[in-house]
Amino acid sequence: MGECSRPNAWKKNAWGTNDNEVEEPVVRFVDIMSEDLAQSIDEEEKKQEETFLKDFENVMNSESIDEILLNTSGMTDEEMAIALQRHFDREADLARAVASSSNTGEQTTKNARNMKNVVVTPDRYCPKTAQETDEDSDEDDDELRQIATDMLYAKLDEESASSSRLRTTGSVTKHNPTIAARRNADKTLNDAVNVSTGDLVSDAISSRVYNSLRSFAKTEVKRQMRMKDKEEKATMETSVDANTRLSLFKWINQGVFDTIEGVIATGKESAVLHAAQSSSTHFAVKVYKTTLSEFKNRSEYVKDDFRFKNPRGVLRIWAEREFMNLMRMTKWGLPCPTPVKLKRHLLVMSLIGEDGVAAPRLKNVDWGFFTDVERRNIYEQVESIMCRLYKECQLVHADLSEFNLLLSEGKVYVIDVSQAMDLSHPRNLHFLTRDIENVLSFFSKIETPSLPTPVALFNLITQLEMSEEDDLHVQVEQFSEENRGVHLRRDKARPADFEWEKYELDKKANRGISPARDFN
Ligand SMILES: Nc1ncnc2c1ncn2[C@@H]1O[C@H](COP(=O)(O)OP(=O)(O)OP(=O)(O)O)[C@@H](O)[C@H]1O
Repeated sequence: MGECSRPNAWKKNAWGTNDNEVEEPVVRFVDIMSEDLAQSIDEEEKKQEETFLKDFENVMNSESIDEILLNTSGMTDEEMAIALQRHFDREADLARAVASSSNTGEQTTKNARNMKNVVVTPDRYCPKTAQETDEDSDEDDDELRQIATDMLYAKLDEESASSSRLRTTGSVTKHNPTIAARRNADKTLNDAVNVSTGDLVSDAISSRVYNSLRSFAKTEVKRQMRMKDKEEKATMETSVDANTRLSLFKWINQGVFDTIEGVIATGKESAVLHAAQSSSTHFAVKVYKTTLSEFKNRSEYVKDDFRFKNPRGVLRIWAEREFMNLMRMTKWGLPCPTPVKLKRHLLVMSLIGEDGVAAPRLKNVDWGFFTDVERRNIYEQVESIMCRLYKECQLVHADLSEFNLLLSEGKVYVIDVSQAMDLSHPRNLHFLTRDIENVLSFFSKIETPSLPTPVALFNLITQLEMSEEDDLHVQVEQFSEENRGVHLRRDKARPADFEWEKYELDKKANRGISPARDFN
C-alpha cells in the first residue's frame, strides 16, 4: 500500500505538465534577440545531448536489467512477475527518453540521469481502474483483431491461390471438409455465431462443433434475456414506493435528516439508503421489502420464537424486531449501529463508516494488505461479538458471516440483526453452530492464524462441553432435544427476553400502541 502511495515521477498534473518539471527561467526580449544568447543555447543543447547519450549508455550498461532476468531463479511467481514488469518498465522508459530527447533536451537528460533510481514507478503496480483497462484492451483488441483477420486472409489467399479467401477452386466444393471447417471458423469469427471465441485465425471448426456452438449461443441469448427481465423486476421491487417516500419526506420535515444521499446497498430483504444531517451526521435508512415472498425464508427464524407467536404478524413487525435487537445490543455496548427511528418497515440507524462513506463488509476488504497479527485481531473482535451477543444480550445472530460484519477504522461492527433470536428459541444452538461455521470458514479462507475448532468456539461461547470427538451438529441436536422442556419451563418462569417482556407490558398498558412510538 505504501508503495502505491508514493508520487509517480511521470504523472502529469491537471494542466498536463509534470509536477517535477523545472519552470523555465524568464528571459528578457532583448536577450532573446541577442546573437550571443543564441550561440550559448546551441552550445548548451549540444552539451545536454552529449550528457544524455553518456547517461543513456551508462543506463544501458548498468547491471540491473541483465541481473533482473538472470536472477529470477528461486523467485516466487509474484517476485518474478514484478522483476519482469520492472524490466519492461525500464525498457519503456528508455524508449520514451530516446523518443523525446530531441524535443526536451534538459528534461530527458534529467530523466535518463535519474533513470537508475526512478524507473520503477510504484503506481505501475497498482491495478488499473476497470475503465482504463477496458479502454486499453479495447484498442489492443481492435488492432489484434485486424492483424488476425489480415493473417487469415493472407493464409487463405496463399492456399487457395485466389483473391477471395473462401472461393473454391476446381472440383473443391463446400462439402470438402477442409473448406467447410474453415468456412465454419470464418462464420464463427464474423459473428454468425454469437459467442466469444477469440480470434480464430487459420483455424478450422468441424460442422458438428459449429452446430453445437450455434445452439449454445441461441440458448445463451435466451438465458440472458430472462436474466435481464429478472433484474428489471428486482429493480422495481427494491425501488422506494410512494408511502416510503412520504415517510422519508416527513423525517426531512421534522429535521431528523436533511437529505437522502443515495443507496448504500440493496440486500435480499431490504434497500439501505444513506441519509445525512448538515453533511456531518450520517444515517443508514433500512427500507424493508414488504412482499411476502421476500420473507418466505424467515419463517424458520420466527416460528419457534416465543416473541412471535403469530407468524403472520411478523411481516408487520420485522423492522421493529431489528430495532429492538439493536436497542438491546447498544445497551450492552456491542459494536453495532445505534437505532434512531422506526416507522412501519423503515428503520433509521447510525451509519457505520467514515465521513459518510459506508464501511466495507469483511467480504469486501482486501486482506492482502493485512498482516497475520492484524487478521488475528479482526477475528478476535468477531469472536468477542459472538460471545457477548450470547452471554450479555442473550441473542444468537443467526445469519452471521462476512456479509454482516463491517470494518471501519480497524473496528468490526455487526449489522443485520432482524433475524437474531433470543436464547429461548429452541433452535438457537443450531443457528449458533451455523454462525460459528460461517465465521471460521471465512477466517480460514483469509488465512488467519491459530483459529479454534468449531467445537472449541462453541464451548467458549456457550460454556457447554461438547466433545471434539463427535460431530458438533449431532451433539447440538441431541442437547437441544434433551433440554427442550427445560428451556421452555425456564423461559416461562423467567423469560430471557426481558426487553420483550417490558415491551409487551408497555404495549398492553398503552392499549396496544407500540412502545417504539417514541421513535416514530
Ligand atoms: N448501519 C449501516 N451502516 C453502513 N452500512 C450499512 C448499515 N446497515 C446496512 N448497511 C449496508 O447495507 C447492506 C445491506 O444491509 P443488511 O444486511 O442489513 O440488509 P439485508 O437486506 O438483510 O441484506 P442481506 O440479507 O443481503 O444481507 C449491508 O451489507 C451493508 O453494506
